[in-house]
Amino acid sequence: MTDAPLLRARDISKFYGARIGCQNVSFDLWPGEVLAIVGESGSGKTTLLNCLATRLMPTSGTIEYRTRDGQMRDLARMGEAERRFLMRTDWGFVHQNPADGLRMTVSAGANVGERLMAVGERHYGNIRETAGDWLRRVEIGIDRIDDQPRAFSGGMRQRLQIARNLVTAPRLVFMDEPTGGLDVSVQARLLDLVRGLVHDLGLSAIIVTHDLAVARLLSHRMMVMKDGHVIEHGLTDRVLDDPREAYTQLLVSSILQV
Ligand SMILES: Nc1ncnc2c1ncn2[C@@H]1O[C@H](COP(=O)(O)OP(=O)(O)OP(=O)(O)O)[C@@H](O)[C@H]1O
Repeated sequence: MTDAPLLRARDISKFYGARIGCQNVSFDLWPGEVLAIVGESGSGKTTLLNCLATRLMPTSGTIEYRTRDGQMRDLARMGEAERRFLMRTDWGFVHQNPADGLRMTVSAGANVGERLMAVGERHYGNIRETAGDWLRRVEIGIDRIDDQPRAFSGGMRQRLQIARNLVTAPRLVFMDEPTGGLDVSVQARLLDLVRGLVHDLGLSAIIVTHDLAVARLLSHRMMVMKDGHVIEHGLTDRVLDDPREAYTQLLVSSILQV
């Protein structure tokens, strides 16, 4: 099974009118692999992520995904209903701002339980128990299960968003600056948690970050973007310890300097 990629992107381009969002991006993502997309603001990271997750329609290029039955499927040719089902079950999407990925006015338990109901779980007791287990896994006290996320801190909201995404045992999770809006000590704890979950669940993930320390900690491989293009791509440690492109060298030296 693992000799076939989970996701295959070929020549993905997205233009906003005449402006380049991203151009000619190709890569394979393997099962259990974490890929970081890094680059400065405006380099095209979010555009690429949204194209991959079918939240944006690329101008050209193909994205294929290996569904659970083992077939490589062209996402553009998949019916809307099937794609939505995939997004609700086999994929997760963690937004930088948890409010974009949570329902702020329903309880924490319901935020997690809802995703289970989307995959057909109907038994209230089971849903509540599984939701409670997931709250524990993301270090939210069970006594908060009936509270709404608007009463949570930023870090708790982000952990709840992660639980909501992972409860259906997805195979692929997209993350857009998952630690972006949090302060440093909260970020460190969240990164630890994400790293543990990704490892324990054998998840594949594509993580957009402008923070090379996040890429170092979470990813196996990374792609460096500049002006919509991938200018360097390789194993994370290799790219960070021995960057080949002048631009990556600059990025690494400016950020990793103490
Ligand atoms: N909806 C849009 N309409 C027009 N241009 C856009 C749109 N979204 C992004 N762009 C442009 O596409 C390019 C890539 O933007 P994108 O948001 O993908 O970069 P990014 O690397 O994710 O930046 P950031 O880290 O600031 O989010 C930029 O030039 C941006 O101005």
